[in-house]
Amino acid sequence: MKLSKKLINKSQPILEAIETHPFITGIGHGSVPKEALAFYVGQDFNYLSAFTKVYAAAIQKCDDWSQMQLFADQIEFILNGEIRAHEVFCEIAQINYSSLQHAQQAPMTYLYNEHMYNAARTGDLIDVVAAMLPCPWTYNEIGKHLVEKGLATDENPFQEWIEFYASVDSEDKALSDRLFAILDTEAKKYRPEYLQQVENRFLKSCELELRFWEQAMQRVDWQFADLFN
Ligand SMILES: Cc1ncc(CO)c(N)n1
Repeated sequence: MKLSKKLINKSQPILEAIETHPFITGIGHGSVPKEALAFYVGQDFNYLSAFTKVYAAAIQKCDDWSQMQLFADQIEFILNGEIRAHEVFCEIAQINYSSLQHAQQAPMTYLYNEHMYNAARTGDLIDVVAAMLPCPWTYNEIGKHLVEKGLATDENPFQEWIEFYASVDSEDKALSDRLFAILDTEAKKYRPEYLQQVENRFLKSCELELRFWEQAMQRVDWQFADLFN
């Protein structure tokens, strides 16, 4: 079985937990607490900054220009496109975006960022891609799932957000499909024991995606966060 298929199969229970998480069902039904949206945007700004740097690390591990182009396009997309998804949340919550761009990194954000940096520091291209892929993949799945359920209606204030992630990938070939294809190509170079570690990196990132939604919903922070600033 291809590595990509194995990863998709194994992660199904996590994906289901994400799709049924109150933050996501709230997006589907057009209501998420304002405080949860604000907490999410502050943390996600921090996360996407780390994510961009990890793409830069991935470029250092590429050996052909088409792979480099893919990662370079993604950096461009995060810096200039994905910001719109944050703006939608800010508009709904009626909060000022710039006020959230210096949020202190909460525990799960720290864990997720460090998990990605670890893959970049200690692994090969395959490790980095495995740790990063759940980010675009789960959001695209969330978007498609909410569209399929008929929840991206004109009445839903999150319509633009849902459609953004449902269609973000589909211009030619889905980004996540291209990243899964890189995993399958790279996987040929490795022994099964090594691929086990790659699998773990991917599955942990899937769980961290789930925990990231939960962190925002509950606004989980360091207990002594006020001492750290
Ligand atoms: C935590 C997280 N995962 C995935 C995405 C989608 O890019 C995002 N913006 N934030």
